[in-house]
Amino acid sequence: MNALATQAPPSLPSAGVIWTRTLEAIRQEGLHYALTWLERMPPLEVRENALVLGVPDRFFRDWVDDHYRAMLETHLSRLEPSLGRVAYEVVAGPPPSANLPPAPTVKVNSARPSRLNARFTFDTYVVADSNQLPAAAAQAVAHRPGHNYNPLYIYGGTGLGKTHLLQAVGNHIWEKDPTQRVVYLSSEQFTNEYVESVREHRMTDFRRKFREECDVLLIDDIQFLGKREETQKEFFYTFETLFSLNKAIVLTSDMVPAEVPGMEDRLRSRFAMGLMADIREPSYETRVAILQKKAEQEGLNLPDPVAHFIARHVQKNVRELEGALVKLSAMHSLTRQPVTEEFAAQVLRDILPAQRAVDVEAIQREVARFYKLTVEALKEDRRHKALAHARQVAMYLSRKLTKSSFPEIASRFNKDHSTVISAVRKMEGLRETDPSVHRDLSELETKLGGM
Ligand SMILES: Nc1ncnc2c1ncn2[C@@H]1O[C@H](COP(=O)(O)OP(=O)(O)OP(=O)(O)O)[C@@H](O)[C@H]1O
Repeated sequence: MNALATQAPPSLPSAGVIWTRTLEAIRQEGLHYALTWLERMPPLEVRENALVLGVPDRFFRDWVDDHYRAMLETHLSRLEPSLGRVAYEVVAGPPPSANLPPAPTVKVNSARPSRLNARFTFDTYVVADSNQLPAAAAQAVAHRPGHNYNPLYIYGGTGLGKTHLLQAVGNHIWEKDPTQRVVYLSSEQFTNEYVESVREHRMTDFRRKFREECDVLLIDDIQFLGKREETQKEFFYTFETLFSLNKAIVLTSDMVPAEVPGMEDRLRSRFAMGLMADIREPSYETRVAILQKKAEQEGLNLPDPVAHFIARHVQKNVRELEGALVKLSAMHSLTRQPVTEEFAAQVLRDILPAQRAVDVEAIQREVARFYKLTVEALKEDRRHKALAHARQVAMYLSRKLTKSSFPEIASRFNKDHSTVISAVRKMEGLRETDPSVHRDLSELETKLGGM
């Protein structure tokens, strides 16, 4: 390598030395394809905080600048913190070798990138309190890949929508610009491809696929990389290369990086470098909203009370909610029976959690706790407004959740049965018209585990 003119400040090594070290670092990462371009640029000088490199023409300069500037500048500033930039000068010299690989033509991928499911889009994703941050961050990445939140690390429990969001990023980017090379796979698939490439001596192809022919890397379930030392090493260099080229990286996992067993520290710290966002379990309201949106997509008319019924009973994750809805929809189209709470209870009995037997005493205890009263106060003859409301709630729930008759319930509250009948009617009305009453009743029903 020829240093044509080198005027580094005294504290800096010469342009030639700096360039040789930079190329060496790139070589160690296995980026041989990049080197075939970079090695044709002589180091000219160090000017201010830039290393000036010679290029044969403007086309060459633009190609290198587009593809390798970010990576070069990362390496440079790592080797010489005072040097953060590269600059170019067109110099007369031997024409680039005939062996120089042609600038790859950018292919338009008319087919959706492999493994991406067209169903997983932002349009079909319900955003709510439990997933607001990851959803907003994923949208930001999809709009400006590589510039916003890089890497984005989405974590959370099973069936909560991590894969959906990850694929929505890929689908959005590809739909907007099919020249973008989106690579989506799980960390297990990454491991398998790596192992196969090593076995079949195809590492150059492997590296080209993940480092050079990839604009957006989406890896699902990154936690499985934890126990794969060799694959982790390869992934680290893949990550470094893409990151330095400002390529977008989005990862999902069921735990935070610090908790992934066997994950190297350098990877953990890189995962935490961008934005980490968790998806939590959906709240009651979110479960209802998801059910309603999914029913709409399925063309199923889902009455509100049935959506609330399912949301009360299926609490763990969205996958189970979806399973319940699919089953309900299938049975409805087979039997043509109206979709009511009773129909849902019957169709879903094997997937709903076993019902606890609820009796009037249990309801009185739960309602008293909910309104911070004593059970005795519920049974007293006082007409204080808050007390009367709590008592009516307890009577309504007793009628709804137990098989007790009006007189039986009345006797447990030391009242007559017409008081219970009017309390039940009043609550039925309020449940329809007053959202706060509706919320309280649903919460109490969930706590009581009743139908
Ligand atoms: N907020 C949401 N809006 C709409 N659908 C959702 C939402 N969250 C999850 N889903 C749906 O729930 C199902 C499970 O989601 P997904 O496969 O993305 O979960 P996951 O978190 O990746 O789970 P795992 O860790 O088990 O792979 C999918 O069909 C997905 O479409």
